[in-house]
Amino acid sequence: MALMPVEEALALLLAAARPVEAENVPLDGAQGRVLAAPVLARRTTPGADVSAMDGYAVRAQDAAASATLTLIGESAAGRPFAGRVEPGTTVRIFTGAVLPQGADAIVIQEDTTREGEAVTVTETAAIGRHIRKAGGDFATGETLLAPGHRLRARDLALIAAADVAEVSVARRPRLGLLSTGDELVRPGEGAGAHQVIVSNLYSLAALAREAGAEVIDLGILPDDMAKTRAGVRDALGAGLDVLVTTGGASVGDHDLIAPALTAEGVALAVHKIALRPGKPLMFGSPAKEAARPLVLGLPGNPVSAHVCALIFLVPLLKALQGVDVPPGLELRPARLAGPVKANEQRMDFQRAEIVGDEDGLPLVRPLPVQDSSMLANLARADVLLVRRPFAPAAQAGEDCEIFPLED
Ligand SMILES: Nc1nc2c(c(=O)[nH]1)N[C@H]1C(S)=C(S)[C@@H](COP(=O)(O)OP(=O)(O)OC[C@H]3O[C@@H](n4cnc5c(N)ncnc54)[C@H](O)[C@@H]3O)O[C@H]1N2
Ligand code: MOO
Repeated sequence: MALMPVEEALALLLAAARPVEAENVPLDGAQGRVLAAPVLARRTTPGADVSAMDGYAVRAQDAAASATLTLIGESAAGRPFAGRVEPGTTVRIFTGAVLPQGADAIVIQEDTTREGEAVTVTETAAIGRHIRKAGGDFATGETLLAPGHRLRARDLALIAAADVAEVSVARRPRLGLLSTGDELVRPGEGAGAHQVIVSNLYSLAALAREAGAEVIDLGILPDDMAKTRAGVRDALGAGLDVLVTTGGASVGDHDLIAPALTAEGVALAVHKIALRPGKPLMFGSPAKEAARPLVLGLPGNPVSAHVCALIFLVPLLKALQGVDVPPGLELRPARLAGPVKANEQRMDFQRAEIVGDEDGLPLVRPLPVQDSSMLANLARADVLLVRRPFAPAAQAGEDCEIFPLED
């Protein structure tokens, strides 16, 4: 059976991602949020010409090596000198302090000697030296950051320096996580050998939060059609932007998610794709309202769920917040450290180690076991080695492509 290519599924998903509305947040709650409006500087910085060093403010023409100047005052950060540097005089100055009128250079204190009020210059001054010009960083009204930008630690300093206390950002997408399967129990609850711990909940919630979502744990549904339908119905009515289900996505007798979603009015635009791991992936939206929540059905196998979340959920959450997400997969170049077999129709994302580098490219070796239920080697992997559909066998030293496990 021909399966939908990964990039086609991704394009359908991103096309459905209309951005959420904006809200204002104070700067100390803005980390990781995505700007919904540009940030404009509300002040010019520095606000005046200031010294970049501790030393003496001078008129360069008076301050050749061995000239002696008379000290007439001090300019410290926050406490400017009120007077003027007249010929033959100097003002003690500190880093960040306003340059006094009349001065046009700074001589650093290491290049002077001082006896009382007499300051002798030992290195000739140069006009403009060690002076930060007013507006050298940015000026009032300047656009500092554009909409769609995700705020990093350094952006917060810039915004604060621009005297902006509050920013307009995309509301956090509300994401509900619905786990399914009779076998699932939570960690610490004394799972028997026949049971499985609901590990996906933790990796998916973490990935979603890292991508800016507010995550709601909607619990674990049993493998029962009526209960699955009821759980899905409640989730669809819970005011979510995105509903993520895990498990029950395949074709077994207990795989109820696709029929339950369809019965509850979700139109599945994607169901089964050419991806390993992650073939049973589903994507859809409620047929009636045609809007929210977007529904992403992930396979139950933990590695499949994680890989699908990296490929689909993270870009979807970014797009919902107005980030300009690239239309396709962002693969990076690498080199093979050993031979790999020919691939079949599914794009293959193999857990791999980086074992060195060659010509500036990481040297990558797939881990020997690729079973999509195995989490220990997902934690051990450095990257995912990507094999395109029908890629021929390749040898050590050949170019390859990788997909990051972290941003
Ligand atoms: N005859 C076929 N069988 C299977 C196919 C197929 O095409 N034909 N596809 C296989 C592929 S590929 C995958 S992936 C799995 C996915 O199946 P489901 O999405 O239906 O997942 P489940 O059967 O519910 O669970 C699979 C596995 O994962 C465990 N699980 C489920 N939920 C969680 C969770 N939240 N955290 C941790 N582990 C979870 C579950 O206990 C099972 O062990 O189907 C193949 N079969
Ligand atoms: O595609 Mo499944 O996701 O092989 O494990």
